[in-house]
Amino acid sequence: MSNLDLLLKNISSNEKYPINFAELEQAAKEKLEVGPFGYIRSSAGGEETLRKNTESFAKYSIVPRFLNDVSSLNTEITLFGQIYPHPLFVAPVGMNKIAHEDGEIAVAKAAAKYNFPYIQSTVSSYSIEEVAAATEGSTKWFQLYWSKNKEISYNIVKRAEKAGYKAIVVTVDTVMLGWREEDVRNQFSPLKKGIAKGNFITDPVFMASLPDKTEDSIINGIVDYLYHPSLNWDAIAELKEQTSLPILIKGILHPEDAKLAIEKGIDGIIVSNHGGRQLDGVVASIDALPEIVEAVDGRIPVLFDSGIRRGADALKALALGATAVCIGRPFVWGLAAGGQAGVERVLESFLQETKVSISLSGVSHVNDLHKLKVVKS
Ligand SMILES: Cc1cc2nc3c(=O)[nH]c(=O)nc-3n(C[C@H](O)[C@H](O)[C@H](O)COP(=O)(O)O)c2cc1C
Ligand SMILES: O=C(O)C(=O)c1ccccc1
Repeated sequence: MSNLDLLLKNISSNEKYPINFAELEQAAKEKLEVGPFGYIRSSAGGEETLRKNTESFAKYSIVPRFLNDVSSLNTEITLFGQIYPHPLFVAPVGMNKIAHEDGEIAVAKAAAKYNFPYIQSTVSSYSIEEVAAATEGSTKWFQLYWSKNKEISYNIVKRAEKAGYKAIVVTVDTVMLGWREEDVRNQFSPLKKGIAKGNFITDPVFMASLPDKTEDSIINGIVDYLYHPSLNWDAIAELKEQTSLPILIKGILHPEDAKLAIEKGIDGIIVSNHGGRQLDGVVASIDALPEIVEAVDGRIPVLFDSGIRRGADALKALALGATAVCIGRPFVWGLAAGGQAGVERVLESFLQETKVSISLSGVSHVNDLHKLKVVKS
């Protein structure tokens, strides 16, 4: 559907539905209980970083060019030798059943429909194999929480590879859970409720590691799996031995860590502060991006998340040098508000707004976006 079709479709529709992020969040709030809603909305500590993530976008302004003939737009990017139709991804978000019973299946199907590569979380409610079976042929990556229980991690990676996932994203900012006051206030832990177990109860290595097969043992096993404060660069070298898939590190905020990642042979990075959910008070993701792009200097792809709320934000991140951006909370609100159809609506709007924004900036190929002038105030 063209941009014009989308605008006219929306305008002629009698249906009322949430349009922007605030409206989506409100619609989700009306559907969800306070625990799940608070879990998804909130972040760590005093939520300083959560606020900064979105507010900081306003500091960057695009300076467009005109009279460039933008009648055709090419949004294709090439990553690890494969063509992706546009630079928008679905970020890894765990435990989607707290938002909607259809969970990751609904999200992955919506992602497939709009050609958003889907990054599935280790702590998903549905397993790798269930998601793969529901979305045959679509591009999927797997987000790994690496563990001190290495044999389990190795096996999960093997399963993702076998199921056709195209890259492994290792999240490094969550070796323990952030300090999340909203969840204490609501006495809510999806982990304790067993909502993260999709990939664990289906894993023979994990199940064999438990003292027995009770629900309590499974949940304790998952908590134990995730707690990994000793994680260090050696693990990355080991992981490289275990898979032939490209490996990305998610959670990079320091340019020196970006350089180290390249030295260690990592294939890509995701600049992210986990949506402010891990260490509060860290730099806004968009403020970390320019220096990292400079340090990386085109050697590996630099993906971006944390604070993307609309297509115009995606344009800014791409103009500041991101290769692609990942959508997080907006799709979760779409899922809560309307299941698969709700996610589809969010992704469709994101894609169309991003395309309109690129064209109106005077650029015809997404690869030229980094040449756009951006001023900071
Ligand atoms: C409810 C929720 C669960 C998340 N679970 C994971 C996860 O399992 N693995 C991961 O790497 N990141 C996880 N994230 C972080 C996202 O991948 C992404 O970094 C973050 O949502 C970006 O911030 P934004 O949504 O505010 O834009 C989660 C985020 C949310 C909101
Ligand atoms: O909530 C999160 O942000 C998250 O990433 C996570 C990771 C492990 C267990 C539970 C949640």
